[in-house]
Amino acid sequence: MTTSSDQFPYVWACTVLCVTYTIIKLLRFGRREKHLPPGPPTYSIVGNAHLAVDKNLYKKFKHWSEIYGLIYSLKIGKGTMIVLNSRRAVYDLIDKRSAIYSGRPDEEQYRTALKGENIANMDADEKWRAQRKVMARFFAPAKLDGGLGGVLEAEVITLMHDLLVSPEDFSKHVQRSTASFSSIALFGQRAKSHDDFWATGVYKAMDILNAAISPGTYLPSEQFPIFKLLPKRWNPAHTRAEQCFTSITSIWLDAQKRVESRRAHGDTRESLMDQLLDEDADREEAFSGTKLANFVGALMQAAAETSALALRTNIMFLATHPWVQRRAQRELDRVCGAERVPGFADFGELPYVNCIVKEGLRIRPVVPTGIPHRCTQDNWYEGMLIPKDATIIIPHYSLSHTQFFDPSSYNPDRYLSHPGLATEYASAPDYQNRDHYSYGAGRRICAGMHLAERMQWRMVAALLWAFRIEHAVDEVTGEVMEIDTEAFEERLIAGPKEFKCRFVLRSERHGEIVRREMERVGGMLEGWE
Ligand code: HEM
Repeated sequence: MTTSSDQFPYVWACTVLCVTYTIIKLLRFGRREKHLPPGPPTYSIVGNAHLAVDKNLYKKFKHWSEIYGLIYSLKIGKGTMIVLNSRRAVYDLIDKRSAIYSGRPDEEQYRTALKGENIANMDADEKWRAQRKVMARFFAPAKLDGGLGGVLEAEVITLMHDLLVSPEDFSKHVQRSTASFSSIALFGQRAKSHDDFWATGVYKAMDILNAAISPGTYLPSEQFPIFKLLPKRWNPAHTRAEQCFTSITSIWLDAQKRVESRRAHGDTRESLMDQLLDEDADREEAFSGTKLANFVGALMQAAAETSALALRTNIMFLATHPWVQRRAQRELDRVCGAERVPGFADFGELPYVNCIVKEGLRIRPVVPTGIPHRCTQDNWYEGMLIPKDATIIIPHYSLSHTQFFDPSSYNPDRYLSHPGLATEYASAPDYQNRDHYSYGAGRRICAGMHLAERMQWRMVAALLWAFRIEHAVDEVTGEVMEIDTEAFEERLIAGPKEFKCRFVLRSERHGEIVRREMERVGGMLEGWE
């Protein structure tokens, strides 16, 4: 018979083993595993998490690639992040192995805030495929250049007219205009003014979303599972995520109801929501329940703000680079004179406008860190392990600022040998010739590129045709107000901080044409209200 004193050495040994095992596990937790790409030294438990909470993470991505190489890794607790700051690696992995590089990181905060109903965040599953297919069909270039093209062009005239009337409000006009462009295509409704539902709804949704899911606003419980023990009621970020889903869904259900009520009066239009309602799409799983409203709403969210930020970036760099404006205006004058506003049919004749659009997206990508992808199985690349579930970063800003000649200079001329739209270079195997990475890559590449490219081109062409964009002058001191081209927001989707500039009509004749055109398209636009 054994006594408790006989058992004591075993209990003691077991305890020591358990404690040692736990200590070893803890010391290893967060450390970079063997065969991963190199990266900054890791510390037990945190790994590199302390480095990743930098507001200017997009600039850090560039900095680390100068030290650790173009492909490197960061350990965030138990999670692994792989950064691909190489044109070749983006092509080899994101494009060529896209079957396993097209997932999205699986984070509880996103699951709660979006409930798998936002196309940009859902995993690459059946539902995502069904939604992308519908998008690809609807946003086919022929469609955008057909019936919708005319109304989009009328929106450009409205933007120019707004700038003529109250140029100091240019940011608001740009926001209204991109929201209106998007809501015409998506809901068949235009935003008449910047406080119209079709303009405010999307920016309200974006604010709610940013507050709920911006990095640093919630506990990283996937990387540090201990946070999952915290009761949800004590976690304000969880409450924010739940409210996010409810509030955003109610905005887009309201939008859907407005379209349904218009249709109930016999007014059907050429919009994505109209098409889906015609097809009774909600019978399919991918569009059932609240998914239909959230699908079209998510597209509004993806389209309006990105486009407004990109245009404000263009305005900022044009205001600070008058010689670029002059060059584009020489081309515009040759093709359109002062008698007509450029249209998308002039695309081939106005290559410099396309260069300007590309350079704006390159020098200051709208999503500077890129939207993370997730790799869905272990695989090897150049002797390095890319583990299953690693978060894959296509660092747009860093790629733009290391993989291009003289990267910090604003110089649209670098694109003179790229006369096509971004869609052309994104799908070509010659990866060294890709124009920029601001629309991402692989199967998750921006699904609205065709619309985005047309919107940007039309707006930049028309603005430069009608106006000189100049530095503002301080009304009190009479001094020229400088524009800080480094002053950008620190957010996932970011644009220039507020700045002032002047829109000066190039001639009275240009003004007359804008007013005349506004009268011409006014009636047609009313039909979309
Ligand atoms: C200048 C304007 C725009 C920029 C810079 C931009 C950029 C991006 C980027 C970087 C991504 C993520 C790509 C990736 O994961 O690799 C994305 C995704 C997406 N974009 Fe855009 N975008 C713009 C305009 C638009 C427009 C007008 C639409 C039209 C509806 C749109 C719809 C989408 C959608 C649906 C996704 C999610 C794709 C997916 O996850 O499968 N975007 N966009």
